Amino acid sequence: MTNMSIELDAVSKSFGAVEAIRNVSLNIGQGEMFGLIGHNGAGKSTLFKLMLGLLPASAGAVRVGGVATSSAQFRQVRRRIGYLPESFVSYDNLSGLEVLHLFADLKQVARAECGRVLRRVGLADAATRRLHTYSKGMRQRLGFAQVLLGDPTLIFLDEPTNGLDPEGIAAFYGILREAQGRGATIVITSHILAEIQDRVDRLVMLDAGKVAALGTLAELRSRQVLPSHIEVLMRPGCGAGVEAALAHLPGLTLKLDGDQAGIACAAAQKAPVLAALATMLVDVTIREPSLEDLFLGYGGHHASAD
Ligand SMILES: Nc1ncnc2c1ncn2[C@@H]1O[C@H](COP(=O)(O)OP(=O)(O)OP(=O)(O)O)[C@@H](O)[C@H]1O
Repeated sequence: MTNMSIELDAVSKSFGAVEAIRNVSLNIGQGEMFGLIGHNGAGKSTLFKLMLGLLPASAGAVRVGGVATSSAQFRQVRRRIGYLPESFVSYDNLSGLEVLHLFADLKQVARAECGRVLRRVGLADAATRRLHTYSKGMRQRLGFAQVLLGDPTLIFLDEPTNGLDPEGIAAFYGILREAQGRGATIVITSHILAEIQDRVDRLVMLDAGKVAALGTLAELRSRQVLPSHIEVLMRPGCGAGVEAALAHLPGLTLKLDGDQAGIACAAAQKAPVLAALATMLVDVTIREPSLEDLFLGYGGHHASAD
């Protein structure tokens, strides 16, 4: 497969006085599943459009597959890109299959491929139904179907799981993993941080057009000292002894509710906490800092990117 890495080199983009993207440099490797998160107006869509060559950069360079998005040759690269915009708008009076035929023609892909792709996204039975009878989730699946036409080697998805039910979301990521398995590079934004945190290889957090953090989830976790949360259920009557049992461990936050306790502590304190409570324990749940916790820690303003 042709190399479809993405390189952004000191890229800025202004709209008049608004600096939507400020001096962003990052590389997305061939075959990577890469997440893009940030609050409203952080610059996610603008960055997408710069990478797709739909907007020219005000400064810096964007290269996809080694080709500058500003160059005439980029038209060739664009043929290998699948893109799902945030709102996939189509023609209500056409059937799903007819809509896909239009996209196949635009992409110069054989119409015969449309049936296979519709089956892949679970719309085979609704292929000949007009779009106005489709649910929100079905429209989203159709949008995803047009992305898959022509087996793109670079896939951009802006909030792709909007309107999908849990089964649909799982099926969607299954298809993405297949695409990744054949070497496709995937860039994805999501409002639902919990959904992407275990699925992307690396991610960037944008804040006011700048890179606030970049790396794997484990790297982002290691750069911030955020507490682990331990929820414990004690044997009946043992709740009263928790505080004394933990008194020798500094820096803990303890919340007691009868025989249940919530303890926030540094990662290194987890084992000593559990050892101290071992004889009283019935059940334990440990929650590590989530992407949402990290997002807030890195300056994100919302619990999600909405
Ligand atoms: N065509 C445009 N003209 C003027 N300003 C724009 C334009 N497009 C984006 N902006 C501004 O650039 C900034 C970044 O916008 P962008 O749409 O990239 O953010 P976003 O992270 O995608 O936000 P959201 O989560 O709301 O979709 C915002 O301040 C926005 O108002």
